[in-house]
Amino acid sequence: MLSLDRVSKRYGRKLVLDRVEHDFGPGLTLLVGPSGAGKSTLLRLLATAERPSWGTIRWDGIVLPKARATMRQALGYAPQAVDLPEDLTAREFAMHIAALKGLELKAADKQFLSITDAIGLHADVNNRIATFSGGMRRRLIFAQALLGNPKLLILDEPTAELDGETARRVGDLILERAREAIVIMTTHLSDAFAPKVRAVLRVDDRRVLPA
Ligand SMILES: Nc1ncnc2c1ncn2[C@@H]1O[C@H](COP(=O)(O)OP(=O)(O)OP(=O)(O)O)[C@@H](O)[C@H]1O
Repeated sequence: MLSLDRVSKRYGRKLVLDRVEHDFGPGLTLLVGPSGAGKSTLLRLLATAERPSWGTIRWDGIVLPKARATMRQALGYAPQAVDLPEDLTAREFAMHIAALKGLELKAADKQFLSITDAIGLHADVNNRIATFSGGMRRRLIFAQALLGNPKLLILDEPTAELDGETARRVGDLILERAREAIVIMTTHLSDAFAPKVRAVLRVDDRRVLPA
């Protein structure tokens, strides 16, 4: 369980999130809301990439930052924008992430090939990331997040820049993981996921409430 207790985030003088309360449990939770409302900010807080200005985040009842190491062990995170190592191949990058996560590399490589096969990236895994299009980069960021079957999966617009069929395949993998994991994501395709979700939260005017 991932719990937020009166979590607020401020950048300079701008309050982006104000006293957010929610318990995230297994299943798929969607974050919706207008552009600039704070969805990516909330995901960064949940992924321990940033700290709240006020309030408490708990992972299995233990507060951050004390729980950070355990939580990161359980985490797969696909941020919206990330600087990828252009000179590495996709597969080398994935193995680098797997090593950071402490995964057994042979099994992780096998899993990476299976994921990339499912999302149409298989033919490109041995190519340098520098040669990748926007949609290919997005699928690579998504694939690395799934390595090791994380108990907590945080996805920021995983279906952006993807064609309908590829987005559907990505969606299938997300729903499969959501059978046992806590999956929290933003997507412009929220209608397509809506029938299968645990909760839809609306981020608007600094607050986060059930949609
Ligand atoms: N590092 C930062 N420093 C200053 N302001 C920031 C920072 N990150 C985000 N913001 C501001 O916080 C607000 C929320 O941004 P955020 O990216 O979380 O919104 P969003 O709901 O994800 O938007 P979108 O749907 O367009 O991706 C925006 O006003 C943004 O300018």
